[in-house]
Amino acid sequence: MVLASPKPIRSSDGILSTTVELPVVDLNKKGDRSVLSKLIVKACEDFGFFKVINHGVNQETIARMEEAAMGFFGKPMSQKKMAAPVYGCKNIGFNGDVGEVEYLLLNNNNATVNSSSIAHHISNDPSNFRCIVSEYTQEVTEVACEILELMAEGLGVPDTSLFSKLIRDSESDSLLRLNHYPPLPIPIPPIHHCTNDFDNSSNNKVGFGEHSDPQILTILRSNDVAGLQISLQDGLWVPVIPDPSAFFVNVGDVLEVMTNGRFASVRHRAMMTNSQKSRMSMAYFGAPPLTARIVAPPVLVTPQTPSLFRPFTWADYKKATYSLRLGDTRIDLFRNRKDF
Ligand SMILES: C=C1C[C@]23C[C@@]1(O)CC[C@H]2[C@@]12CC[C@H](O)[C@@](C)(C(=O)O1)[C@H]2[C@@H]3C(=O)O
Ligand SMILES: O=C(O)CCC(=O)C(=O)O
Ligand SMILES: [Fe+2]
Repeated sequence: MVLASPKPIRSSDGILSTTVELPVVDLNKKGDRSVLSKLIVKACEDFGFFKVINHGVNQETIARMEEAAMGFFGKPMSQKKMAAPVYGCKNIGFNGDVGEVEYLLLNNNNATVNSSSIAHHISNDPSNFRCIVSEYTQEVTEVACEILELMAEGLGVPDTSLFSKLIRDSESDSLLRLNHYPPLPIPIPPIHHCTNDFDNSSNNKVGFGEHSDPQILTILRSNDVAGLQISLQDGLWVPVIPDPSAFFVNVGDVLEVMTNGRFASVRHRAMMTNSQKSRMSMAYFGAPPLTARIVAPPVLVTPQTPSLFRPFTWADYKKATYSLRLGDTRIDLFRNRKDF
């Protein structure tokens, strides 16, 4: 893992971003497992984010999922709207957040896709669509569990399945989100302006605004169109170079709590830049069952590192999440008072 020092860059819209070499984890590397687990722990402490190569998920499974999603997003708007509330366009959540994105938000247990009234608005072949979603989520869940077990090992947590068993649980509240960002119209340069003066800031739109993911772990795969950015602790934005053959993994709020703040739940966003091609991302959010109690294991709570958060259930956290805006730092609601 190579971590270069950040070099701030000011873009045409005045936003500071930076180039940093982000951590890369090779899951297929034969060798000392403890080296791999330490690498993952370091990436989660430094960034809450890393790229996974050789993840083992069949590229055909990924291609089938992408094709099925594109098949849906290619339908006329009047038809897509019939798949609401699983389908959403521009509105994110229920509290006024908007972005240049349309999406399908599917429950892990397939309750929504299984409901035939919605499924036949998603695909002409609902049972095939169900199969594709289930195959993709099963394979990605396995990768997420492997990563969560490596994390537990690297942290010295005695029960190495402490995190993974939450998302393996049949009652897990995990989600699959298929995001489609249509291409931005090519800007027409204003007359009388030389090309160098041309300000393309209006062509940099927010696809999916800044936020952290509330769950345990997110496994994100996108096509080859750029857009994902992560925020460093000092507020600088790092563009993530797309790699369709890889997964991008980010720590969610629940994992920050369960590691007693050792891992950072990374803030990220998707920006739409000049592209003639649309961007597609598929985000798997590994979540616990609603009744699961979210608390750090004793090994991570010591007199030197006292408990930062009070215990709560995933249902409590989800309720708080949905009562707030996308960019709100909901984790603070559960912080022990002395830490403010
Ligand atoms: C504005 C909102 C959308 C969101 C629920 C929330 O009230 C705040 C968190 C949002 C988020 C971000 C990560 C995931 O995409 C998501 C599914 C989640 O669990 O939390 C979304 C929620 C959503 O779109 O429903
Ligand atoms: O599209 C992306 O790359 C990011 C999407 C995202 O952050 C989300 O769906 O929560
Ligand atoms: Fe996200």
